[in-house]
Amino acid sequence: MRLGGRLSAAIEILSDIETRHRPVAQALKDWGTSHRFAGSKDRSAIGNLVYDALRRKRSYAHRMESDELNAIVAAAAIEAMGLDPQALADALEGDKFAPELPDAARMAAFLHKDVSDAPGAVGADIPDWLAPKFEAVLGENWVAEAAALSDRPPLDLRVNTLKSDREKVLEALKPFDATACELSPVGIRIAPIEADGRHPNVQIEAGFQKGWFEVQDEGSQLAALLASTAPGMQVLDYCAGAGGKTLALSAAMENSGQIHAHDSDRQRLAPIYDRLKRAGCRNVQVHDPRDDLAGLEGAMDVVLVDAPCTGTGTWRRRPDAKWRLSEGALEKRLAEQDAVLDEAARYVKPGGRLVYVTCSILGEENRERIEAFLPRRAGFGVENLAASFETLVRQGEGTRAFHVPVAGGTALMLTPLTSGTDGFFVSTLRRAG
Ligand SMILES: C[S@@+](CC[C@H](N)C(=O)[O-])C[C@H]1O[C@@H](n2cnc3c(N)ncnc32)[C@H](O)[C@@H]1O
Repeated sequence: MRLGGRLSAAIEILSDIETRHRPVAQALKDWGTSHRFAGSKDRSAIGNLVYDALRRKRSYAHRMESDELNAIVAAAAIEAMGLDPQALADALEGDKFAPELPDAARMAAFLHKDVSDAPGAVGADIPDWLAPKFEAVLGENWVAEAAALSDRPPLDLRVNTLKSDREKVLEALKPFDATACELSPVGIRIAPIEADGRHPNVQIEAGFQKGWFEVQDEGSQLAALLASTAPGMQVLDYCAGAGGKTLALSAAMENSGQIHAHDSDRQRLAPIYDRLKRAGCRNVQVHDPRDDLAGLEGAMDVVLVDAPCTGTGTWRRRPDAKWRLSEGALEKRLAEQDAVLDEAARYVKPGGRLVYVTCSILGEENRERIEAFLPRRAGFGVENLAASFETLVRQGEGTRAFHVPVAGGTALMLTPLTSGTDGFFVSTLRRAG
């Protein structure tokens, strides 16, 4: 396909997402199925245009002075794909598959226009209703913090220390310029994709098949690390889902003690069995949602609640979600978070810890849920996680996480701009002994 065809395809897919409210991954997949002639390079170029357009559609519209999809896609081609406006106009000349784009003068003006004269939500590339919430939680740098949620993300991997070590995996992934993560001691990073490139499919690598590493954002790795599980402990992963954190906990516990993996949704839990096998985890017992967990009540050293949430911290990877999020959906998540905290708390033994994690940065889903939980359930106190972060994770200079005061303790919030990770919130609560 020539450039014109790729741009037209991106516009068609974005229109499909907008009019039929379809998730981006599904819309791209369906387009690929009905356009089998498109090669893998075409698909990755089109995918990048679609994702970049979704990430920055408000600021692009402002700078292009048009919110038409063809203007947004032209902006993505110029900025994210690094195409010069004149070269773009020339490349489309005489291409019958090319869409009609803004004229060359408009596209050239786009490059020199910024968002300094626009409302904060435009520069932040978020819906208006979320702006006050972002400002409340991120402070005076909130626009830059939010805008970093629209950057292209890196591909992060977690080394499975049950089967390998970081040096060995780095060596195996040398062709992809993999480097050690700055914060996670078991993290490896492959830089964000450039222009119309794509990330390697690391899951076909021999190392992945042998269970040496998993795909997991560095923030998610840190959340599991901050749970401070140790060999020999009894742990309940109450919202285990496909097991991303379960696997990390199992490695941190060196396959000793016991992890009970539970989720209310059998379908979400299903992939965990294969993943555990590949990773060589032998200390995990997976519980069917119908299983009675009464025997675990008051007996767990650590209960991890990786709560269902809006996922605002993962918008770099799922940019369509930010435009779909509604106040109603947020309210629903808050109710689920309260319910899941209440259910999970009863498994914590006296002196044990309840670890609350979300991949959201909204105060309502984070600090406010803990503050609402404490009066409902006497005997829990918020720990100082900032201190654990410094001892478990940080050895370098500078602030790499937000310290969030919560009821006399400190929780942590990670963001792409401050921490270089997806957005995460972690708070640990100790039950009185
Ligand atoms: C953020 S996801 C978990 C991701 C997983 N821990 C990982 O690291 O891959 C949240 C999970 O909570 C589950 N969930 C929602 N409500 C629940 C409840 N009341 N009890 C248990 N699990 C619940 C959802 O099915 C979903 O799998």
